[in-house]
Amino acid sequence: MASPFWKNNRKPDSMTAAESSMSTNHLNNRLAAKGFSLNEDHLSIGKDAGISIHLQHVTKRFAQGPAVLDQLNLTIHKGEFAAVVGRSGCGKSTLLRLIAGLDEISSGTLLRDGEPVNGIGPSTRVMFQDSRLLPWLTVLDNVKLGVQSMNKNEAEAKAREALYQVGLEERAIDWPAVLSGGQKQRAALARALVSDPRLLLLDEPLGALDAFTRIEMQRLLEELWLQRGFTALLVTHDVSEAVALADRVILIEQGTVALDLAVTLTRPRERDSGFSYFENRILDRILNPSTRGKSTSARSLQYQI
Ligand SMILES: Nc1ncnc2c1ncn2[C@@H]1O[C@H](COP(=O)(O)OP(=O)(O)OP(=O)(O)O)[C@@H](O)[C@H]1O
Repeated sequence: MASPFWKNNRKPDSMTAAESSMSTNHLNNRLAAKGFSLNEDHLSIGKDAGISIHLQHVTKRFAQGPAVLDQLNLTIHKGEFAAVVGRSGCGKSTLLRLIAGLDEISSGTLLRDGEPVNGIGPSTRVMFQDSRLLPWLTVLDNVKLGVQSMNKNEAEAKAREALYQVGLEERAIDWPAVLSGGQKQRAALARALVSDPRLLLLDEPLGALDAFTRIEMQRLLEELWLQRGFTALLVTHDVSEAVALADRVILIEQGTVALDLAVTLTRPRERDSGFSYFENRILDRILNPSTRGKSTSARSLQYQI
């Protein structure tokens, strides 16, 4: 069974040139396994494609109530696909919003590529459960919003290429209202990726889709991640989705990381006994929360399965 390449080869934040080249080769090998062309002129794989995320003793407290995140430590490596799971209300979206720079930490250290987070920045894009397409713009013009700083012709070409990559090139001049839920999320994905972000934050982006469309979108996300090499962080309620996509599944409980599990399965993932092993291990941990001496009253009562 193959290990994720960074498990053995990657030194986050301090890669030598040889290590970087090794990681690019591993990425190429993974693409070859998927049947992708390895012509790098056509692929935006680079040794710096993704960025790292580092949280040390991060606490987030809103005006009232206990800390939602409490002294949380977590490192996500460049180019990694990580998934965050946990019971409703455990702080998954809060964590994502902090990393996105949409909200501020109360205390601790939060770094993106070694730099303190200060707003969303050009290298980070977020995708939510609802597409957030502007209804008065065509699909193409919505995608162009992701590359507003480019000149008109370049932006048009980039947006059309992004639509092609998500399989929506023929819907470019349609209004969002006439797209299905899955098509809207494809358009949102194109808008998120059109600027070649180095970090893609995904907050339940497939949560409202039917089971079949959801699996199709999972495959699309995986392929685009393999092609582009960005870092991906997915918040999901669906443990099966986390195991299908992520190299690491991080369980948040009582404001901190309760489980950080490397999913050492080959890609594309088969729903076999190995898959079930990881699913069951995570589900078992969610359903049997730790009693690590923390108050079980206030915070636990917020949880609903
Ligand atoms: N802006 C805010 N002001 C006050 N409390 C907030 C705010 N945002 C989130 N919270 C609280 O923080 C806690 C965690 O919320 P969060 O949305 O991060 O959880 P979650 O794990 O993503 O939940 P779900 O799985 O249900 O989406 C909740 O108790 C929520 O009420």
